[in-house]
Amino acid sequence: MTEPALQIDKLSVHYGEEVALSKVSFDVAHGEILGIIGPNGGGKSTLLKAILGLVPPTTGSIRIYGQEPGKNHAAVGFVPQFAAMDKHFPISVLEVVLTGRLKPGFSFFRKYSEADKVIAQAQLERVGIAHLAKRQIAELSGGEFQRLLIARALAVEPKLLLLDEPTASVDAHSRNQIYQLLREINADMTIVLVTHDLMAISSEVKKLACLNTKLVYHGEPELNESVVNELYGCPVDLIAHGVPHRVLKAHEEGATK
Ligand SMILES: Nc1ncnc2c1ncn2[C@@H]1O[C@H](COP(=O)(O)OP(=O)(O)OP(=O)(O)O)[C@@H](O)[C@H]1O
Repeated sequence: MTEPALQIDKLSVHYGEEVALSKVSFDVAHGEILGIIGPNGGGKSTLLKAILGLVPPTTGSIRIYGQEPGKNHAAVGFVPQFAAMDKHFPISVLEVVLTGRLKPGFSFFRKYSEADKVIAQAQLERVGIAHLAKRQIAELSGGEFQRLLIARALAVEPKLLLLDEPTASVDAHSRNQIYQLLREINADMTIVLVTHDLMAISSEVKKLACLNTKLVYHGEPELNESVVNELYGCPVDLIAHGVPHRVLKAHEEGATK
């Protein structure tokens, strides 16, 4: 049997007195697309940071293809939230992707090898923006910039790709293209994405994890009313508005909108 991509066992993370995650346990199988949802402050970003080895577990453990976070740099690619990036930094598209080739401890100003350049160029082609390689990042559209962030994460040549809200800042057309791209990428690697996009959950993810400090739900991307109420603490009708049926199972009486 293939080793799980991710094994999270009784993971708790505290920031001082603040409990961000409490005894969270779940596995992600190799090749899966897992969607993580939850309310603001529910611990989604903290979970990604813990997987990346950026925040230490208070208790519990994380294994990425059997290894501790931070032990195998090449195993994990990360696509940060668009809003967290400075688009006005004077750097070209290709140069950004090349930073994905930096190993921990190497200088940002090191000379990249020819092999690095070939890999970076290939990732730009993969995400469909190779023609923009020399362009300054300030001159990209929202959708192009999001693809750039994905190309940079792919340049690590990861086995597991983590994405934090990959469609939050793009229009509907770009969003569909990004989901198509993620489906293609999923042929080669496991994907974990944090999203508020319930359309994505209904159509793209194979498993869903719902975080509200603790793990409220882990399973098929179908939620019932009590899970959503526990997760968001508000009436299900508010959440259900516009949500495809697959996400929220209908009531026995068919009362869910
Ligand atoms: N560096 C930090 N220091 C102290 N508390 C923090 C820190 N980072 C996060 N927290 C707290 O930990 C909890 C979980 O935050 P986290 O950012 O993981 O949630 P989230 O689900 O990603 O939220 P959002 O959807 O708003 O991005 C929150 O209560 C937050 O205030």
